[in-house]
Amino acid sequence: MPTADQIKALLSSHAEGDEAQFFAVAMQIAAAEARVGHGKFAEELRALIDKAKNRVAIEAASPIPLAKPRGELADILSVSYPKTNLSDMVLGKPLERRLSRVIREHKAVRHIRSNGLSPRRKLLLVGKPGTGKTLTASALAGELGLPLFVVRLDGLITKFMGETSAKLRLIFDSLKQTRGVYLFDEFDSIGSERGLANDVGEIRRVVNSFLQMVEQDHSDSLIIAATNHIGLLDRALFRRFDDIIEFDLPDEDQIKLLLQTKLSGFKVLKIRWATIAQSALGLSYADIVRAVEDSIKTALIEDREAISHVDLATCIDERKATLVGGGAAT
Ligand SMILES: Nc1ncnc2c1ncn2[C@@H]1O[C@H](COP(=O)(O)OP(=O)(O)OP(=O)(O)O)[C@@H](O)[C@H]1O
Repeated sequence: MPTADQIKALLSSHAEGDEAQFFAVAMQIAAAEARVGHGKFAEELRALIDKAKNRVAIEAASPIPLAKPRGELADILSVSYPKTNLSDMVLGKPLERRLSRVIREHKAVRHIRSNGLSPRRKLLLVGKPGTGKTLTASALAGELGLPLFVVRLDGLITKFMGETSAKLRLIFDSLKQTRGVYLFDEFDSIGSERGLANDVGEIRRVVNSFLQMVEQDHSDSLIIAATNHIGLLDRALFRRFDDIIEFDLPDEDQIKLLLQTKLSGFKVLKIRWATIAQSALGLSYADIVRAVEDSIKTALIEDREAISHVDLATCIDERKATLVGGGAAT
């Protein structure tokens, strides 16, 4: 018979989701049974362990079933399977730490849940256009191997005026059924009255439904709301999020790293990185990526092998010229 310590070790490894330890203890029990002459019982145990190990191996190896929104959901949810990682992004240390924390909590979801806690799963991302909010949702999905579902709230509201709450319910049902990262982009379109001046009562109902559904949601999916206009959001929405994460325009070091990363596959000629990084201050990540792409195209059009300082500086200046009112150009 297994000892009390073995039973304890078995249960605690199960509670911690430590499969390797669970199987190791189970094998020890089988070996002990064989030693005391219970050969048949030991064989049965080993067969059961092999069967369980196979199941775990199959689950780990199988990709997430391709989830494709159907029917009404297809109009409001789009799905992708991003391969992006956090390391593909240029991030300041504090932001990187916060996002890594979310990933680590989700990777340990079973362990965290078995201790009566819940991982951070409701995030509000706030920042100017082109500062990486959407990319972050992709990176979280990519890191966790989950599908990314993008909810177009502005489309949802204008298209289904009067039935928006029912559509939201469909999304929250999907959230329970299919674990994924659900991005509510342009979230201010439900959190504010902007663009809906004709029907303030309806938007109030939508906000209330969202508040209720988000509060009642205990699924393992990640809910990410992104907005460029935090000032427009209903204050009651803030409390529903586990984390509010701000995205800023890149500083000089981040610009330099972004430029160098984006140009890493190309030949460059005497680029004075610090000078260019300084001149690009005020641009968003998206603006800078576009300026880099423009500079590559310039060199290609002119049939030159290398991208010069002037190519890049000119494209950065052009982007800066499109800045409206001192904000990011995107
Ligand atoms: N931190 C980053 N590191 C590297 N590239 C970035 C970063 N942030 C943004 N980018 C680049 O800018 C593009 C646009 O970023 P993204 O769509 O995530 O911005 P956003 O904040 O969601 O903008 P919007 O509010 O307009 O939707 C990305 O596809 C990527 O090329």
